[in-house]
Amino acid sequence: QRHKFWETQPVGQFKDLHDANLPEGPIEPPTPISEVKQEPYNLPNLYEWVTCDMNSEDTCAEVYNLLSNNYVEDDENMFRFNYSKEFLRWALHPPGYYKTWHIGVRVKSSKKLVAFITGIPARMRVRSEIVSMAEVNFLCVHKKLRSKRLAPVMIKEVTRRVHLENIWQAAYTAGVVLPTPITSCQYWHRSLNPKKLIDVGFSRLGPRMTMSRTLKLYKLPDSPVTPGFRKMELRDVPAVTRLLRAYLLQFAVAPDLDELDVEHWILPKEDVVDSFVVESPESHEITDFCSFYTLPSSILGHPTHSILKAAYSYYIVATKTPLVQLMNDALIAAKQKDFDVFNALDVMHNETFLKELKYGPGDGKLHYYLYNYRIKNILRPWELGLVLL
Ligand SMILES: COc1cccc(CC(=N)NC(=O)c2cccnc2OC2CCNCC2)c1
Repeated sequence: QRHKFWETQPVGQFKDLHDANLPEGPIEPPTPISEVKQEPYNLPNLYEWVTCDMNSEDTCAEVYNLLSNNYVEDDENMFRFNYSKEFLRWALHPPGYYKTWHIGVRVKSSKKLVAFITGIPARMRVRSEIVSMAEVNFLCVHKKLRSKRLAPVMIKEVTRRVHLENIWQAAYTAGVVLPTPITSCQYWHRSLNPKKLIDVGFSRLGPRMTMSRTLKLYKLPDSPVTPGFRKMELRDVPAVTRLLRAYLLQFAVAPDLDELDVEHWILPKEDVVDSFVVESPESHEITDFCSFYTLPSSILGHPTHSILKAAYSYYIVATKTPLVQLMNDALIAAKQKDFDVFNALDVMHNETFLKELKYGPGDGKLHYYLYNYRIKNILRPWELGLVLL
């Protein structure tokens, strides 16, 4: 009875895992747009589809409130992702986005928003193939409507609307194992404000550790140490794009980003995404860059703390500065901005700095998936060059 829905979908199936004859690539061919279902899937009677215009302050606030109260929680239900409105607008309005892929479900009578799912277009490289995909994210069903089998119909509806734009593949992540991960990543946390993290139960005092010893262990310099380390600016976009494109070529799955994409995804946006470059003091060449995004979590039911300020490692390219030193400067910059914790997945070259920079392993995994695209062998996390929001 497990995966009743996913066994009907064009995704790698567990039973096919060892079938070496199955070729890498699309599982099902595209169909003519005229043969794609033209009308939305049926919802249970009380509900209706709505396209969410995230530029509308009211709609964006409704989406924010739905996610803030009903989106993903950690395994112990102590924290819940609390994406901000400006973050959601950033995440959903990349170059070439489709408003019709921002899909809500309302109660017909009250017009209350009770479910949400989104897609954004992304050019992806899978080994040597450039594939147009949708990145599907923010699937959320109100806590009171769970196990009404709403999620499968929302996934089918976003798939239908993606097909109508002649796109046949997708990428998504989940904290649960579904048919079939292309890779499974371990997440890691680096304490920046250990006292608060221990107060709220995110971390525990280590064995034979006192609080003052713990504060000293995670203490960082007051400012970055790399000469030429500075905030990224618009004029850096061409150089950062060159660095990032060259770096991502080594990974089996990675986004194929051009300058417009880099301008959208990497340029600093307050309280959304931070990025820094290293400009060589002699040559003024941009030799490295690092970036992290801002994703706070609500702290559920704590008397004095309500928000956990978390930074999430995004894209990092070190060509001259040692990666560990560049990442340490990112930690220092995040501490300066009052983040409590810096999170990272063991993707790309991240596992080379995690232990040295005093990251601790998280208590779960993040699984990556492709829709309608088979890859022959599961990837190791360091073969993955893709970070989803
Ligand atoms: C600390 O507050 C949390 C609130 C909800 C869930 C989790 C645990 C968790 N599931 N973490 C991750 O998925 C995660 C851990 C490290 C890096 N990125 C991550 O997820 C990103 C990427 C996928 N979409 C959510 C944000 C933690």
